Amino acid sequence: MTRTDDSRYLKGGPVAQRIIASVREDAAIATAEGFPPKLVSITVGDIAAVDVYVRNQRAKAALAGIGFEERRFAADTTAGELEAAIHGLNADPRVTGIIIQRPVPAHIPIKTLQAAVHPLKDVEGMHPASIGNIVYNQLDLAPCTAAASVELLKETGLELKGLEVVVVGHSEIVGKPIAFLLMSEGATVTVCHHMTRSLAAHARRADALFVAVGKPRLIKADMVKPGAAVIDIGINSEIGPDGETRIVGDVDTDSVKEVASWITPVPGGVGPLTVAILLRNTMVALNRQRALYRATYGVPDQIAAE
Ligand SMILES: NC(=O)C1=CN([C@@H]2O[C@H](COP(=O)(O)OP(=O)(O)OC[C@H]3O[C@@H](n4cnc5c(N)ncnc54)[C@H](OP(=O)(O)O)[C@@H]3O)[C@@H](O)[C@H]2O)C=CC1
Ligand SMILES: Nc1nc(=O)c2c([nH]1)NC[C@@H]1CN(c3ccc(C(=O)N[C@@H](CCC(=O)O)C(=O)O)cc3)C=[N+]21
Repeated sequence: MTRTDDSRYLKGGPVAQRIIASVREDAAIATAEGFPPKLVSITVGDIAAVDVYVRNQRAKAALAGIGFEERRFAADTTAGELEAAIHGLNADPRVTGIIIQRPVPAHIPIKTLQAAVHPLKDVEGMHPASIGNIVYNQLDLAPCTAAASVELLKETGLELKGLEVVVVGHSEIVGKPIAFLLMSEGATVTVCHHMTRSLAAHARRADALFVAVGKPRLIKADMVKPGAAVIDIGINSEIGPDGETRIVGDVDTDSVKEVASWITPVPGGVGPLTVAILLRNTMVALNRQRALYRATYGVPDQIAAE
């Protein structure tokens, strides 16, 4: 069976297309009403994984009718200069969304930058005031990769209530938000990290296994419960046997696919859906800004209805 026609593969492309089509409709309406969405990406330094992401953001934003601008900063830019740039974007009414590509160079505290983004323009939900929403079961705007991973699990049709889920990796942007989203859905969640004593023992209990670590082939077939759903979030570049650079995930896909009932391919799994969710979040953020304008200044139909 070839890679593409195997029904065990949970592909992100079709789900991403559905989301982008709906975002495109919302963006066209907002634009016609005088609120064109515009996303600004901030990149500091040169990182290959970020380049792939930004390239896809630009392409899909164009498809969806969302304005996109990339602001690139040299690796030696100071935190102060970056904060000033972010404040400028906050104050610019034409900019409706801001994303800070991670990682940033070590001398810049990422939390300071995330906190500088106005919460209404925070399309990733990484501002400390935004990330709390998912703790309060408010799930309409969540960190994109986490939301994409959970959305792909939903594609299996598995009942999330009571599902045994194991998340490997507990970063603020991927692992932790996945755990909170799944808790909101009623799953029983175990979170593993580098200090976990027996990763294999935990992983083997999972009906759904999420892996976001950044280590190729960390998860092997003997760590997966037969029939499980495996969501591989890793994006790692490595040199293949042919000498070409290729992208692989954190899961040893060839062996695990013989055990799992569902597995996300890399590339073609979580990645494309992450981009689509970012654009969906951009529209959620825009609509929140519009709601604030309405509440602050009033609009004729609201005033007439009072
Ligand atoms: N598809 C997509 O859209 C995206 C993909 N990614 C990819 O996902 C992966 C993870 O990204 P990110 O969360 O940002 O990475 P981080 O490096 O921030 O986090 C990695 C996590 O893995 C844990 N970890 C490290 N080694 C082990 C181990 N041997 N066993 C179990 N856990 C371990 C770390 O734990 P500890 O902190 O305790 O060391 C940490 O929680 C990367 O490959 C990245 O490229 C990231 C973002 C988006
Ligand atoms: N603040 C922040 N948020 C992120 O979510 C974030 C980030 N920083 N920094 C970089 C990582 C990496 N990341 C990717 C998302 C999609 C693809 C993607 O579209 N992948 C395609 C790649 C296809 C191709 O090669 O073009 C796929 O997997 O099929 C890749 C990588 C998001 N990240």
